[in-house]
Amino acid sequence: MARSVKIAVVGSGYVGLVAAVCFAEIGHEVICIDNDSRKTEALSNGISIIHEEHLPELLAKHNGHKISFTTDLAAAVQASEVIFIAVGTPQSDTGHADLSYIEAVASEVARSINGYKVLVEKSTVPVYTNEWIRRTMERHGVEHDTFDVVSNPEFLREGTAISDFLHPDRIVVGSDHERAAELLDAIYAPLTKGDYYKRADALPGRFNAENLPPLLHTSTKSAEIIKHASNAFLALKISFINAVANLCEAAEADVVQVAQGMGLDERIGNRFLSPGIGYGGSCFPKDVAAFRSVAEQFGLDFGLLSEVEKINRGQQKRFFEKVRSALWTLRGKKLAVLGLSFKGDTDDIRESPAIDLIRLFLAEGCSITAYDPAAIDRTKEILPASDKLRYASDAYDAAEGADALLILTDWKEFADLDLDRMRLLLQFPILIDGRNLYKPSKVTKHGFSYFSVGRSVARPVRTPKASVQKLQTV
Ligand SMILES: NC(=O)C1=CN([C@@H]2O[C@H](COP(=O)(O)OP(=O)(O)OC[C@H]3O[C@@H](n4cnc5c(N)ncnc54)[C@H](O)[C@@H]3O)[C@@H](O)[C@H]2O)C=CC1
Ligand SMILES: O=C(O)[C@H]1O[C@H](OP(=O)(O)OP(=O)(O)OC[C@H]2O[C@@H](n3ccc(=O)[nH]c3=O)[C@H](O)[C@@H]2O)[C@H](O)[C@@H](O)[C@@H]1O
Repeated sequence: MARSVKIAVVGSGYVGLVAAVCFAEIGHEVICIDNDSRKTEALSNGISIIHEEHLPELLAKHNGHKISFTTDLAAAVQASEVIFIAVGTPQSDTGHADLSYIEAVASEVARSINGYKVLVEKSTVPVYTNEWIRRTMERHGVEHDTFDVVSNPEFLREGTAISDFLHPDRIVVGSDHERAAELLDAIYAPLTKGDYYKRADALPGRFNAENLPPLLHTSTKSAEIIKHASNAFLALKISFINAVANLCEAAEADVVQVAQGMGLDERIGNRFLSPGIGYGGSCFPKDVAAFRSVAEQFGLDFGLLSEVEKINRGQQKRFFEKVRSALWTLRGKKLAVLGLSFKGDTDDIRESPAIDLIRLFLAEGCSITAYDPAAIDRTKEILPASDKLRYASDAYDAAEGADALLILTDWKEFADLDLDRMRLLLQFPILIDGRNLYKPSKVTKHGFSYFSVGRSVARPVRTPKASVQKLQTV
């Protein structure tokens, strides 16, 4: 029988909150700490502060029993055996990761420590961060044998975070000390030994009592690099297919067919081969920059990553020009925008390409009516409504009287629009899809001109006048 471990999770953002709730779900006692009391109060009252599938149910199930929320880090540290650090590691002005939040937590832990503790890097951090945490602890007078630092990077995606956490492709435990590694093994045992999947209330997914997720033991430094290298590789895959998409447009080929043909090769795989308006979010942009910066610190030029970034920036610009070429001029045009979040199924707008594009269109003199199923409130905080920017109540409300309909985020509901209704609402039947959510033949059947990514412009089939006459005379 797996044992229950007393866990503190510092940071109740996307990763901290999901990790905390999932640790409670697999049987541990969790205290989740945040220095933002608005978050801890909301969470204590059972309010799920982010849009994430399964989170409200799990929060309701464990709140006040297996999980509690507080701003008191010292008390939480003293009550716990393992402290997961899940605070932000944003990009600094020069590209490298800003580790000041991590340092602040390490210092606070050092001041409160009352026995052997394992500090776990859950945040994404550059290689050698474990060493800096160790030095910070020792600088504060903590004896080296009263703590260990472990790297346990998180690979969840927003939108499927709970399911990713409970059915992980892999769990990586980077530790240079057996005692610490054993504690981490105990924490993940319900998953790696399968007890969790045997439970009737387990979240269904790819693993079950017979088929279990792998746990990989590595050195601490290797684990730190695994996380950066994984995100950089995924970003590279996206930039690669975006570059191929641009070639397909020029050569009048179809990138969806090309990606399908490439992805059937198991060595390549079919995931993360969707071209679009460039990757965004709080992680890929900053992690690619941070990884490049890590290489620089070691005197290495990881120029490949600069190309990944360059292609990504170019992809947004291309989409902007695509809209311009579809509408001839932009000043005074009314655009209906579907999607604000950086991808579907989340309310996260950090580094969202949709928001960047809206800013570009507004600067060009367009007026915009935007709709998103979850991200409008967050967007209003940085882009308040104005005479040029209105937030709509649904996709059809956004489309009313617009010169063109733009899809910027891959929400499922945007792939299933009533195109006949849309056509009647829009001023002109023009659909410019930055996420390739439709088959061109389907859209044109409904009378739309369809602009997408990596595929030729598709126009509605019109019966030429001459053939109409011919038909009438037959
Ligand atoms: N968002 C994601 O999908 C993923 C993020 N990561 C990594 O996890 C880390 C956290 O990311 P997010 O959860 O998105 O960040 P976030 O910004 O949503 O959350 C961080 C939280 O930490 C709190 N915090 C900051 N300093 C604190 C302190 N001294 N004491 C207590 N709380 C403090 C903040 O108030 C905030 O609520 C980053 O390193 C990120 O790269 C890793 C995998 C997935
Ligand atoms: O470190 C992190 O924070 C996380 O970063 C990403 O997860 P996430 O940012 O939630 O979202 P993704 O699904 O990876 O999408 C990132 C961006 O790439 C774009 N994307 C994704 C896939 C694709 O084929 N094409 C594409 O343009 C998305 O639209 C989005 O803007 C990784 O997928 C996670 O494994 C990782 O844990």
